[in-house]
Amino acid sequence: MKQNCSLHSARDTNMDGIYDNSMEKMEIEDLCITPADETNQHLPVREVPSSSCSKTRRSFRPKLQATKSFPPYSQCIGGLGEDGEGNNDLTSELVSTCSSVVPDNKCEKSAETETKTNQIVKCSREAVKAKWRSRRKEMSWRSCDVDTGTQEEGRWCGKRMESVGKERKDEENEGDVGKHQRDKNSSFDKDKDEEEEKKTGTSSGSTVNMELMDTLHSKDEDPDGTNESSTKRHLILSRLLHSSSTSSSCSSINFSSAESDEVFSEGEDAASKSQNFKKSRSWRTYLTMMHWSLRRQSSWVQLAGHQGNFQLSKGGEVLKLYSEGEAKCLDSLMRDPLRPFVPQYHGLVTRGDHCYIRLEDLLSGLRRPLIMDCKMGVRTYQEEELVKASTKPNLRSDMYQKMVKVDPLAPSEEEHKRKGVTKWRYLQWRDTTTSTSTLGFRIEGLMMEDGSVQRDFRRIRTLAQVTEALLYFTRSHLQTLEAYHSRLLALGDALKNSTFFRKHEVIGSSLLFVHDHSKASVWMIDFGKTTPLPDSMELQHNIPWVEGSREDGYLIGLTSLTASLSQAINKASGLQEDSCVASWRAEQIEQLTEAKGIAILLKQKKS
Ligand SMILES: Nc1ncnc2c1ncn2[C@@H]1O[C@H](COP(=O)(O)OP(=O)(O)OP(=O)(O)O)[C@@H](O)[C@H]1O
Ligand SMILES: O=P(O)(O)O[C@@H]1[C@H](O)[C@H](O)[C@@H](OP(=O)(O)O)[C@H](OP(=O)(O)O)[C@H]1O
Repeated sequence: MKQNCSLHSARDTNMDGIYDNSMEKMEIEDLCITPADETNQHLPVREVPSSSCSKTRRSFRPKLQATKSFPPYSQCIGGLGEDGEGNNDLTSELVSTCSSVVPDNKCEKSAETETKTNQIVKCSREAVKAKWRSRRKEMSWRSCDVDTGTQEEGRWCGKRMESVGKERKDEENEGDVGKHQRDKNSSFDKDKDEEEEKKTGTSSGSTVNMELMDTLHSKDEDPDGTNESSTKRHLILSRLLHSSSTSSSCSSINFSSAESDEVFSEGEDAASKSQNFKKSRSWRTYLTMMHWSLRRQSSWVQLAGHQGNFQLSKGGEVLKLYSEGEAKCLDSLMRDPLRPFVPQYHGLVTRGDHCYIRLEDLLSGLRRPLIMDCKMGVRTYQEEELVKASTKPNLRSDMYQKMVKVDPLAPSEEEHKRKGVTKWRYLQWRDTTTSTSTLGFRIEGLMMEDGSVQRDFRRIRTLAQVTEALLYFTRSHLQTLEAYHSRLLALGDALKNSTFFRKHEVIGSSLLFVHDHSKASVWMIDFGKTTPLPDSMELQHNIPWVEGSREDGYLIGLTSLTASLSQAINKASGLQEDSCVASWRAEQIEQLTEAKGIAILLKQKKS
């Protein structure tokens, strides 16, 4: 044994967290714990009710002004929730309503047509609204009645989304090269994507001028500014999200297609074409290889927490710097009803001079994932910090600096004089200036599908603001929101049955929300400050903390998050309803105008 993993917490050690390609060097010497049951991984969760309108999704794509770039969502999420059947039903129903009201010969008199158009639009809008209302009712009923048995088994929600992913792929294969090559950061496409590229011979790295693509697609998506309300909404959010949005560490790659344009320019003879084709193929292969290797290096992202705490590993695992407390928690959790909500724990490993906890990589298998880290509980400091602060205060100048940077008036006169604050004071200030102490959780950071990361959510204090953030994070996608909601309800049930939860004070732990075009899930992570209670003690987790009670308010946070997701679901379905009506209306007007045109032509022909 190279290092005694249980001797000390190595958390303070600074490490470079850069991905080490030479995995062979890794010394797997201390597999202290048997690997977790693999069969528990990636089980699909029940299908969530579908209620989206594909057209609406295409036309409704909220934009956030403050962030640097957001690729069109249609391919990532817009196709999600495939509700083809339902929507077709709806559309065909409306079209048949329309055709029954509008006889074939009615277009001869334009004034009459206009009146009829208005009538149809009005009556059909009512029909659509009624339909949506009943759907929404059905949905909310269904989300309350979650099949927790299935949920507990399942680790991912939204199996239904996969078929749409397939649909999307078909669309891409039909020749829209641009769509295929949108991945600006190229960080998250994994083997699936690569295989796809190999098959089609198109590197997602080539022909990428993302900014142009973004512009084009954003025009596509909202040609006449019909998304005004959502834009406004997200402008509000962007104001909430302080200006410090930082770009992710993921590399971004821009490849030009110039070489292929040259190769296949007109007027070339077949021989030179074939020669050039060979050249271009080797060039393309080189680019693709480079692209893949870059992508592999940046396929994992650490959204929050201490820098240098993590290392990438192979086989869908991440390595987190060892701490005895966390390892013990994870060990217990593998035998607790909470297991399906925690990354699989595969024991310990020594790498170099350090010991690591081997964890399931929760991003593994996701394409361009969106991630959100919510730190749970009404406080993020342990009671011992408070005791330390009053008995042997250790002033932290780094924390004082962080505090002053945000609010120069926050430190007391004394703290200003000493240019230092205790850790407890700093953490408590963070808790009271964010939603932690009021809502029982705070958003620590989120990453969108283009790799852009936002970490400053200190202005988010109310439930309504959290709801806006959730709508932004999920792009108001109903099925994703519903999947998250169901998962939280299932987590709530598991927590009720968990001995681990009853017997531990859970501080500074996070819920990690991850989704892509086909899957969504929420996971409990970070048990570094989770401590077991004395034998006789149990916590309720849903009452305010008073010194000595050790209550953490974890369930207060879970309740707030669940409520906020419900609000977001209501808003998203309302938006879809309105947007669906609008797009149907536009379509009907277009059809009638076309019919009117044909009638005029016929009339002219006759005369
Ligand atoms: N198993 C995992 N799979 C994928 N990503 C993970 C996993 N565990 C952690 N992460 C990523 O790393 C980030 C930090 O994780 P974690 O909170 O465990 O670290 P930490 O250094 O202990 O944090 P803190 O400083 O808040 O105590 C998370 O926000 C998430 O982005
Ligand atoms: O997010 P911020 O504002 O940067 O503040 C950090 C955050 O609260 C961490 O949770 C905390 O680590 P622990 O959870 O381990 O206490 C860290 O303390 P540290 O500097 O002592 O590590 C703080 O600096």
